[in-house]
Amino acid sequence: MNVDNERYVVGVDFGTLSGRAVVVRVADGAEAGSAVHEYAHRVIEDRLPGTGARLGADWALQSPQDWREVLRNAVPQALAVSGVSASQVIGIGTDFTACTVLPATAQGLPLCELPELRGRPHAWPKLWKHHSAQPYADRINALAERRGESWLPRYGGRISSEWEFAKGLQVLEEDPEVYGRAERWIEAADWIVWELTGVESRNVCTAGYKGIHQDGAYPGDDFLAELNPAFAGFAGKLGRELSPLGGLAGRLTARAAGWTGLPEGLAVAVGNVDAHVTAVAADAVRSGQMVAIMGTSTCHVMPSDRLAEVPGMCGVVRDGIVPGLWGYEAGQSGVGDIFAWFVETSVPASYSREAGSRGITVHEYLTELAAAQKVGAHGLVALDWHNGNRSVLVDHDLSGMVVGQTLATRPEDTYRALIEATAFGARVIVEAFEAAGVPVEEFVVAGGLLRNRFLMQVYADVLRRPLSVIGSGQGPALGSAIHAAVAAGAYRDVTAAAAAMGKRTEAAYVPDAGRADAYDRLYAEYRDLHDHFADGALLHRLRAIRNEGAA
Ligand SMILES: Nc1ncnc2c1ncn2[C@@H]1O[C@H](COP(=O)(O)OP(=O)(O)O)[C@@H](O)[C@H]1O
Ligand SMILES: O=C(CO)[C@@H](O)[C@@H](O)COP(=O)(O)O
Repeated sequence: MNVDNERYVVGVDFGTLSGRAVVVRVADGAEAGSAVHEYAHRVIEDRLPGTGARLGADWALQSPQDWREVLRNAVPQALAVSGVSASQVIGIGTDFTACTVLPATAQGLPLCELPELRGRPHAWPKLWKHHSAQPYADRINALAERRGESWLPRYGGRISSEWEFAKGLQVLEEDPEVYGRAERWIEAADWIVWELTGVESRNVCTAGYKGIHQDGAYPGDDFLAELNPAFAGFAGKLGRELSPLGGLAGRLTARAAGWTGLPEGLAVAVGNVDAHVTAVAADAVRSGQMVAIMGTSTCHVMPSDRLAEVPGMCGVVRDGIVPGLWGYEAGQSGVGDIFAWFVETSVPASYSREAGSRGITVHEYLTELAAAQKVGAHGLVALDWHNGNRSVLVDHDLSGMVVGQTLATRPEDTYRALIEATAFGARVIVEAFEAAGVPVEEFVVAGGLLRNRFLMQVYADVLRRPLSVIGSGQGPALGSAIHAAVAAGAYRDVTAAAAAMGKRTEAAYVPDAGRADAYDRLYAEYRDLHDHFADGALLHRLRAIRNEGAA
């Protein structure tokens, strides 16, 4: 085919630290070019930009301007690298971390961009891993349980502090003026689409998982008023009309065309979540295909034809991954982040020097040393709760630990134990689904941690099942591009587009029976430790002492 006649779509993935754009051929999903733009403010955790106001413990904010800069930089760069001309592009799609949520005016202006509110922490977007809303989530959960709210089992019995209602209640009670000024409480996933199209839309995915929208409704005003009378009406700040995934949200405005270098009037897909679009990129949209997107954190998403209540799952939402099926989500709040923490805080200079002199990263060096060990030889078992627990305990005030250390314990031992702990955490999730009668037929891995082959093998051994792997290093961005192709009318629906444009290799890693047996023993210890600390009694006390010390 003549390349000039080919049609392309652009997918943009807004991650935790950066945004990536990829230019993708509509016919087969071939990636013609991509570019990354790092956020200037990265994650705002200590002080507000500009004013320097101090943030509290477990705060995590982002800057909307950083997101616009992705549109202005990564999109035109990806286009330039691809050699594709703007006139060949028929659509753009986006995905975001979630629940990353912001207060805005009725025109979509983020409150933190109003000069008089710039210095108010609650006027800024709260990143998914802003965990200081935990007390508010606790209150929502306790009241929902007491009242027997019908939506609670759809979230495995507890909603997360990461979500829209917990973060919204936090704003109301900690800064009522900002709350009052917020005419909209909007996921960044929808806000960016508003920036592109000039039209407000709300996607069914974030509304369902993060916004507690079930069976056509948000939690009622009587429930919200019981939390705080002023919280009644909160749902009025959210969108009532929801748009389906793969739908057309609107057309690219002249302003956004100027930023991106793409044609005005281009089809813009409905917003979506990084994890959920990745299932499409891996062409894993059939019932029982669980996709683990493994990066700083891990999200597990799985379409299924059956509805069940899985304890501790993040949620089950009709049409939440792909129209026509129930979409399940579970997750681990810390995975790569835990390895990064270890590398940054716990490795002697001699290791960094050795890695540096060999031209490899400290992660790679530690992995090489750890991989040479036999299963269990380090004598350790760890709990992967350094960033709390999103499934199955749903408690972000839990914390991590490594048990079994002696004076002989080496950094590679601990690094390996941390990798194994995250694999055990994944096994707890898979077992929870199967025990609830939702079969996991295939385990598909996507995300940055695919680069670590040893880690993948640990997961195959611990899970005692083959791992399929996505055929793209740009899973979310490719998934967004696929949604763009559907929004532009190139495919009948998301499933057809995924079949043509998505990629994965089945059984890329297979378990070794001997290692799997050895891991069963360690997993039993992990379960013991997990269940012992699950009620949070000791870990919550430690957190309270820490918070008092930090105040
Ligand atoms: N060789 C490695 N082995 C294990 N983890 C790694 C390795 N290299 C980087 N990481 C971790 O991978 C994470 C980044 O994953 P990535 O998917 O690129 O990011 P994101 O989740 O933001 O999309 C970081 O948390 C980092 O600690
Ligand atoms: O929670 C979700 C999706 O529901 C993710 O957006 C969140 O964990 C962030 O993922 P990343 O670590 O940026 O891949």
